[in-house]
Amino acid sequence: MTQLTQQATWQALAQHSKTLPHMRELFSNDPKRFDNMSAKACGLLLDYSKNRASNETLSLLFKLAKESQLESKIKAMFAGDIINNTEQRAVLHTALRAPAEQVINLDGNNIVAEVQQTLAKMGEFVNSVTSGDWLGYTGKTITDVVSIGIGGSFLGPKIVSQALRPYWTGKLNCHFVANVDGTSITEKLKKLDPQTTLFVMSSKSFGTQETLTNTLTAKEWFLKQGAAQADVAKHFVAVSSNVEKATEFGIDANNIFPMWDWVGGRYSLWSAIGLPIALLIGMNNFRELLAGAHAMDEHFANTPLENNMPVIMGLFSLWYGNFFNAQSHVVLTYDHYLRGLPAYFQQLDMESNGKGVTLNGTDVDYSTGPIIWGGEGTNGQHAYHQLLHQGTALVPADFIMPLNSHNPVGEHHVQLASNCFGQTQALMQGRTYDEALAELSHSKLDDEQKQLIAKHKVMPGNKPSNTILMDKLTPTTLGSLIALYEHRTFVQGAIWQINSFDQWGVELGKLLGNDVLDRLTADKQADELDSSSNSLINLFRQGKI
Ligand SMILES: O=P(O)(O)OC[C@H]1O[C@H](O)[C@H](O)[C@@H](O)[C@@H]1O
Repeated sequence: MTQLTQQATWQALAQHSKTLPHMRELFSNDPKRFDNMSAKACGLLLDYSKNRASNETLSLLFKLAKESQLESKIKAMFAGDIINNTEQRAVLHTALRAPAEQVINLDGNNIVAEVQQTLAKMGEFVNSVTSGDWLGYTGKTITDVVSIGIGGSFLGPKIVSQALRPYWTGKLNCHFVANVDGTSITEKLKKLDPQTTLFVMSSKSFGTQETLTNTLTAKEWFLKQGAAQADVAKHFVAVSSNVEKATEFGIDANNIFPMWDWVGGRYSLWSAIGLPIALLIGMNNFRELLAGAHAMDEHFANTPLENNMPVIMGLFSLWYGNFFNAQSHVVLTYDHYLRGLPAYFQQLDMESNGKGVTLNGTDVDYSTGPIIWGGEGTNGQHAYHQLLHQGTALVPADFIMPLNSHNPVGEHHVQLASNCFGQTQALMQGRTYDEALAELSHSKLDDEQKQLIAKHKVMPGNKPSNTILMDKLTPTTLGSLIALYEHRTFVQGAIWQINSFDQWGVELGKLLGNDVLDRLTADKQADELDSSSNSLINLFRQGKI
């Protein structure tokens, strides 16, 4: 057993998990349960009362967090300690949204000053493009931006741009290309005019196959349409921590926006990787997004664990994963603009906490990061919610909804809200056999049939959920919401004693992919691997099955 599972508090939690009454009972025993189990910070309200938890549960979970030195681990992250031990890096995405006057020294440099310089450069660029000062090679203003990147250099900018659609200035359109599948870029380019299109190539490492290939294809397309090599500088900019490689690739040095190795890919939307967002919503709104995230940083760093929203959410997720065998967690956004968030949180959490050894290399003997999935309400209610209500797997859920819609048409929003709240209620209370039978009392079925149908209509309930509300979806509330999930991820990783900031599994995919590429292009033998891989490679070379 690892030290964690040997701890008395861990074992007390395991014991305690078997003794909790149904949530129905917890609610009827405490009419103030909502007041006692909800928190407000940074424009967000977290209702965590619909969780399998009594006061004793909470105090054991907070005890576990304290014994895991969570408070000092939080301080270490904010201070820039090398907490990413396998890559020997600090983890300072929080510095990207720190106020200009703050000082965070790393290797003798105040990195906040560097961040502010880059934000200023972004601001100038955004103004120049949206004001029409920045012209394409034939003197036309830019109308379309194509953002090329993958992983953290794609999903953050895409999901945040989608979420903040009501804040677009209307000066530009943006298109996102990530996949190396040629269809993705071909379909995008079909609709674009090279004279009015700007490409933003985002790659922290400037070494990612998909992004390099897509950028080369974009450049070839641009040159084939009549532009000259000298025109590339007016249509291609890059965001990268590898300025040298970006310059070698042919990007004008003035058009390179820096980022840093102390920012993990999945935590990078706050850096110049967020340039496509800033181009769409303007720099003031982008700064509001940063301010929202910073407010959550302050809350996370300075609030006692008992009222700390990321801590509470992180502990509950761990509670279900480690003590109730929950293997997945669903994020349900009741807002069309937020429909991409589940995918974003999936990347954030699964790339961070999908780990099997502790910081010192010991195999874990407990579950770590769950499978994160989800979608947009109410759509999911007509599909996978069935499993949430009556399936055998326990799936804790987060419901996220703004109280006011950007599109208050007719009865839509009140209906949306009724569904959101109705689902959390149904999951919590379920339906007993007697209730189901009573509902059938007026039907024409005979008693035997009624009993059979009633059995199928039973819902055990006691299914946990959090509800997160905000007044309205704004750049600020969105910033706080995303930072809330970033820190929730941190909390779990800290207690599990894993490194949430490396991604060796993803790196393996890159390596193997390159080896197979050599074999597919016939530079290497295709008979040295396992029989399945050899055959697949040979079939691809033949081009038919
Ligand atoms: O920004 P890049 O260096 O091109 O990396 C793009 C992505 O590559 C890998 O998949 C990493 O695991 C991601 O975290 C990263 O965001």
